[in-house]
Amino acid sequence: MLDILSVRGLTKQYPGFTLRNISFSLPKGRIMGLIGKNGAGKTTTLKSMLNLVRPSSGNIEMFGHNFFENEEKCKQSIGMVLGEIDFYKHKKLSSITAVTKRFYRDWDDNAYQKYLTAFSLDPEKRVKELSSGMKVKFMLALALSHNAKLLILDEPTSGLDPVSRDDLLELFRQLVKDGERSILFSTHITSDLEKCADDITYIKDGKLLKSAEKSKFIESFQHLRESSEDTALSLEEIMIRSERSSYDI
Ligand SMILES: Nc1ncnc2c1ncn2[C@@H]1O[C@H](COP(=O)(O)OP(=O)(O)OP(=O)(O)O)[C@@H](O)[C@H]1O
Repeated sequence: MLDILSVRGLTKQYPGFTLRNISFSLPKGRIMGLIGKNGAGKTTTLKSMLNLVRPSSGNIEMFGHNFFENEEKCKQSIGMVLGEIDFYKHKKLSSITAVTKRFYRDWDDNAYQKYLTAFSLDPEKRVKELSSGMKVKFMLALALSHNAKLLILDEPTSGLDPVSRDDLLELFRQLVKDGERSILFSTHITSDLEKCADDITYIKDGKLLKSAEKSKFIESFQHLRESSEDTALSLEEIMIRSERSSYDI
């Protein structure tokens, strides 16, 4: 299977925190969930692999190209949702779209209109009039309207109600169905992963704990089960027990 993204030895040093030697690959047509507790380094991983913060070292291959040497070209094929759009809060959605679409050669107005309708977004509204879930949907509509082959999303479901979250996860599955796109998204919500991830990458204290296909990932943590337990540990239990073990004395 062809990798759409390959991260090798990604390291980022902040005063007081180091993201160390992160490596994983995301094949075409798959959804990868990036998990880890608060402060583990998920956002730092996403931002430094996109050079939004400068990594200390590491190599990123995207669509078969060295990302850092072909950044502008690669970014044409990436849709990213990293954080909120609060600094434009007095602007109408239509004005943000007008600026955004100029950046992309493959902007598709029909697709954009389709997502606005599907997400019930009114382009005449201003950012400050949107709920946090609506902001995520607007960012996604922008990200999806330029034929992106790789979506990189930082906690896209965290502000959403259970119904909108489920709709969004269903949309993610549809987006990868033709095998041409891949999605990498960070989340705290393990049920998101149960529903929609093919692969899971787990970061703990700035280090890679495991990156694998979901069933292999789950299997590899079953040693955390007590001898009296006869059902497999869920992803939530795996996270809780992996983090708890750091308090072992
Ligand atoms: N600009 C920065 N300068 C210094 N330290 C930073 C900076 N950005 C993040 N950090 C530190 O890097 C560490 C990892 O933060 P990061 O935002 O990557 O975690 P996360 O896994 O995304 O957490 P959360 O789930 O809470 O969003 C934290 O200790 C944070 O304080």
